[in-house]
Amino acid sequence: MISAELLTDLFAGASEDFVESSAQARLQALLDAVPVALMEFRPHEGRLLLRAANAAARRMPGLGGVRVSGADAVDVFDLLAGTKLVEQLHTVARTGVPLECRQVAREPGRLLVAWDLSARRLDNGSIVVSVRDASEAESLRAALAASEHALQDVRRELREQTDVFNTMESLAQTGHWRRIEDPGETVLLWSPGLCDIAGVERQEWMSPERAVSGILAEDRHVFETARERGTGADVEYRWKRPDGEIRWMRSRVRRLTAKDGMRVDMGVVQDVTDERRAAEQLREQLLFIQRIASRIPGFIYQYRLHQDGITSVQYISDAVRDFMGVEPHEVTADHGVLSNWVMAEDVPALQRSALQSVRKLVPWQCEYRVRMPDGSIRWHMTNAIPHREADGSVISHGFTMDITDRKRAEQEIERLAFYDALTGLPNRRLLLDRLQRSIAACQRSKNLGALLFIDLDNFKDLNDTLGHDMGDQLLSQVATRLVGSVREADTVARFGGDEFVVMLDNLNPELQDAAAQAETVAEKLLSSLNQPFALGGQQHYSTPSIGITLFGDERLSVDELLKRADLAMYQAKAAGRNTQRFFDPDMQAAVNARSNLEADLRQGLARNELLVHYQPVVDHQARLVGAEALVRWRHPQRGMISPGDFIPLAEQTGLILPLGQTVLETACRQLQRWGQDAATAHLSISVNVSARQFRQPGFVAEVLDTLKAHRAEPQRLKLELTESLLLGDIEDTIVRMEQLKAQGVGFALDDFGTGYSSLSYLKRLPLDQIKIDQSFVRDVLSDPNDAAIVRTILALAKSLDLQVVAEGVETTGQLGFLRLHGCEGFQGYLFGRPVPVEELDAMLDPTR
Ligand SMILES: Nc1nc2c(ncn2[C@@H]2O[C@@H]3COP(=O)(O)O[C@H]4[C@@H](O)[C@H](n5cnc6c(=O)[nH]c(N)nc65)O[C@@H]4COP(=O)(O)O[C@H]3[C@H]2O)c(=O)[nH]1
Repeated sequence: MISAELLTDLFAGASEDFVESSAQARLQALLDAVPVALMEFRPHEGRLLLRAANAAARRMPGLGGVRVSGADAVDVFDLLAGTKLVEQLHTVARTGVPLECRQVAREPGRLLVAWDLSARRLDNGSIVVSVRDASEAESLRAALAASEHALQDVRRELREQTDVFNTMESLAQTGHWRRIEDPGETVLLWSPGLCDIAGVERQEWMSPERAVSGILAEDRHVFETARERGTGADVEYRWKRPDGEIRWMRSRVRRLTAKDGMRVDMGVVQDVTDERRAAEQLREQLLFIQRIASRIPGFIYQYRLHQDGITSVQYISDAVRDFMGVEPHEVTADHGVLSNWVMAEDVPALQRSALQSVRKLVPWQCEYRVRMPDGSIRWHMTNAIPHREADGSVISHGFTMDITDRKRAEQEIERLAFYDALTGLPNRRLLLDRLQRSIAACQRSKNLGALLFIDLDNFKDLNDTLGHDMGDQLLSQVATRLVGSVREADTVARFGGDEFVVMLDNLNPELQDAAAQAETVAEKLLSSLNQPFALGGQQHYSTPSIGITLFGDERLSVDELLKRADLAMYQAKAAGRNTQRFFDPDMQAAVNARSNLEADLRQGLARNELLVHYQPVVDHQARLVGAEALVRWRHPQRGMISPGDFIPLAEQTGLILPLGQTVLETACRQLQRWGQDAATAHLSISVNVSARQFRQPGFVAEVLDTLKAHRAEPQRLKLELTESLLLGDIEDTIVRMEQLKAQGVGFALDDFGTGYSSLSYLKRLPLDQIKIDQSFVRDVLSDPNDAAIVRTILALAKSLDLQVVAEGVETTGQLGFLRLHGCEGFQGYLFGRPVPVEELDAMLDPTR
């Protein structure tokens, strides 16, 4: 390597004027052989002018104007125009202080030149500048600088990430450690997070002894075992911080063994003190709840309605075992087991109210009965408050307690408050309450009700003569009889002293009918109380006076009603006691009339005032085939009374039984007579039989006996039944009909089409005939509906193979229509009204 000084000296020689030209040429050759660019500049009038340059300088790229002798240094170094190089060269020329520097010229993305440049002043005042190409070294340097830079970036990023990691660790109250065991050396590294949770100053290197010094002695084996196993399983141990505080740590350790025998243990540690405290608190709270729950008189539970609509009991306290005889785990597995013990009739309300509470998020309260394993019945009351959870399900927390004692007390209070102690009947207060409700119910249903005020006649005398004990006995027996004389739905109350009130509900909406119903009950009560009472071994007679008023037709207060019934009762007393009176005079008159009619009918029956008229029944050729027996009452004062005016009363009073029997006997007698004559032997008689008559025990035998007694042919007797019979016990009806049918008695279904015609029954009844009701026949020509009904009945009868008799045929037009549609039996004014038998016989044989 040629030093800068040597080069300068060479130049100094070459530039000496005294150097001979051959030597100069040799020198030039020598300089040209030097691989370093050399140039000599001479200061001249403030400029540096090129005096000489060797071959390397001329070849050197980037040295502009170096081939031009006398070129200005500014032009030679034009690539470095932006630098202070030329200025520095002037300084060298001026001061003689040598210059060593690197000059670099770049353009964006490209290195133009990189030179190691030196300059020295010669004795003659010139300066020699040597330039060496340093582009390779410069590229290397730049690459080095760039990689250095990149490294710094990586380091910074790493530092930042480490900071982030450390912050995270410390936020999560976690830390980690690594223990590297090289044969002969053990290194233990702790993360800042670990130092923080351990309560020690942050330090990376930790002595293995100190690392475990904080673990409580009794827990240390836990940690050591985990480290030795290195499986990553969770372990927990206590750590005592330098300040004395004890913290719970949860740790996992994993052991890695490298090939070269190096062993690395890595562990993560988490401070779980808060978590454990929370769990501990939860445990304590649960224990607290359990302790409380075991002491309260009931059981608590948590009930959830899941989003899919399924319900489950998630918690139920142990007390459920004592309260319902089921184990808590049985309930949480299937809460249906609870319902098994609830009384069946209380289950629907219980389930309905529970669901309603969780669906509508309203507090739940429900009382229900439970059948205990020993068979006893207990009352429970449950309360729960529901609230919606974040997941949409609804949770209900509730409490159930036994309220049997409370219920009993309530019942006892109610009994004392609302019932009479002596008779056990509702007292005045309860009666007023029920009456109030009944009035409201009547307004809605339009039915009527009745209030019967009953006062025992001469009770005071009994009390005074026989003593209060006897009086009490009588009152108790009266109460029993009253209760036994009315329906269960009716109320019998003791109003005070010897006064009782009977309240009847749901009577007929028609005033007259309701009055008749009330009167019937009053009569029943009278006759029941008229029976002798047994008091202290003695027979005692007591009579009541009954005042009646109806309610529901007008808005009257409870007080007003009671006043009316009371007034009516005084009227009954005034009328001689042991009787009943209505408050309303019209009603009383109607009831009286009815009673009179009943008495008259009873007498009329005894005096044979009841007659039977016969209405002809003809066939399609108007030939007489029989007659319907229709009862008439020839009243001594009122003249002939039609059955519509007394048959309903006869049915209500039971007089229909002797009446029906009279008609039957008359009809059988007539049949027997007709049977004697060939001209009339074919005639049959239809007899109306009411439902009550048909149902009475012994009816079948009675009919057969009557037929037999009068030697009448059963085949000539036809019993007319109404559709109301189908409302009762249909099986019993069929049996009775079949028994009679077996003896030849025929059956007709009367008023067909007006009642509860049921085709299925129609098929089952052993009928021979149906009678089309006169209401259809009447308008058969003017009302298309009636015409359609008649046609349908005829078609139906045909398909069931039943004879048909059309009732109420008055015109030939009606007859024509009926015949056209296949009717073959007729009855009505067109053929004859109901008449005494003599008139009918005369019709048969005008000669008679
Ligand atoms: N407008 C009009 N009416 C006609 C015509 N043809 C007959 N009638 C009347 O229609 C009724 C037919 O009797 P019912 O439907 O069994 O209806 C009977 C029957 O249900 C009942 N009844 C009559 N007698 C007895 C009886 O002895 N026992 C029972 N249980 N009920 C009877 O009383 C009801 C009424 O009997 P009556 O007043 O005799 O009325 C009879 C009869 O006189 C007519 O062309 N035009």
